[in-house]
Amino acid sequence: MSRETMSVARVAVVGLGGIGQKVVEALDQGIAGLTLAAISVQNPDKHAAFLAELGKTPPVLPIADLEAVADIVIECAPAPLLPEIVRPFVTKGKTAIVLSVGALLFNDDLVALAKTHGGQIVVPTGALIGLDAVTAAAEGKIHSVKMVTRKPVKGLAGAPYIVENKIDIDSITEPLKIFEGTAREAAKGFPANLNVAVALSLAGVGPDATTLQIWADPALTRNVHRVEVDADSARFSMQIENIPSENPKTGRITALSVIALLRKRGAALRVGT
Ligand SMILES: NC(=O)C1=CN([C@@H]2O[C@H](COP(=O)(O)OP(=O)(O)OC[C@H]3O[C@@H](n4cnc5c(N)ncnc54)[C@H](O)[C@@H]3O)[C@@H](O)[C@H]2O)C=CC1
Ligand SMILES: O=C([O-])CC(=O)C(=O)O
Repeated sequence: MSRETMSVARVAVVGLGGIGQKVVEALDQGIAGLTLAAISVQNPDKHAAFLAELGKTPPVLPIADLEAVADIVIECAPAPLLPEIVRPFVTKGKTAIVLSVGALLFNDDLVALAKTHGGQIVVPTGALIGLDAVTAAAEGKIHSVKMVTRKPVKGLAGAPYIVENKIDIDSITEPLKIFEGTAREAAKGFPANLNVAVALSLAGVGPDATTLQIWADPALTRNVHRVEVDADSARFSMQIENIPSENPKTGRITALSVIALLRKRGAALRVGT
């Protein structure tokens, strides 16, 4: 089948927050080979004005009804919803694009289900950088992957680790290291703040061997992620300084990463792994 005659894939989006709104707008404006089939939201009234502005308002459906009308689902929702969004799609051999990456670690069955049924779970680079290089290095031997994240206080507020350990970040006046551990531990303690560490770990040496420090820094306005990789093919370090979106926990570039991924799917020239 030529690219021109390729059938159009139907996309469903769950969650209209910082990421979902931008992705829906891009789909509404047009991405080759894709059509926006439906969305799922928690409170339709809250999004009535946004939906009315779209060129073509998609149907708003419960999560459980999306698989019947779509080939691809994009999860841009709170992490606990991940399994109910992804499971129906991968069980039917379809694709789930996942933003709440940390939740994959607590729902091992999903990747197994995708494997059994020919589905696919896709993790975009999201708020991070360089997952192409990390996956390439992982074809050889990676000796270590270390990440240091620095965030403004409001980008970390409310994380379970901070609440459980009664860390008073609101009154800090200088940078404070609030966590040091593995990507798996971070996914548990910071489910809405450290998906990037889990994405990095899945690209490289896994969630138990990827180490992470998290700093709260009252002087920062951006979410800063620095990664150091040492492998038998290369040694590299990379840093991204994300401008927060309307959601202070989420960098603006995250939605753009999803949109770029969607565009690559149907592109005649595809750059990057
Ligand atoms: N992989 C990555 O690089 C990144 C991942 N994330 C993660 O992506 C996810 C989405 O992030 P944001 O858009 O910034 O979050 P957000 O909080 O701005 O938006 C989530 C939306 O989901 C909606 N929602 C809640 N319950 C729902 C339900 N039952 N059905 C449908 N929608 C529901 C909320 O009302 C909200 O509008 C979060 O889990 C976040 O931690 C965020 C940044 C980077
Ligand atoms: O940096 C960001 O924008 C968001 C982030 O760390 C994450 O969700 O993992």
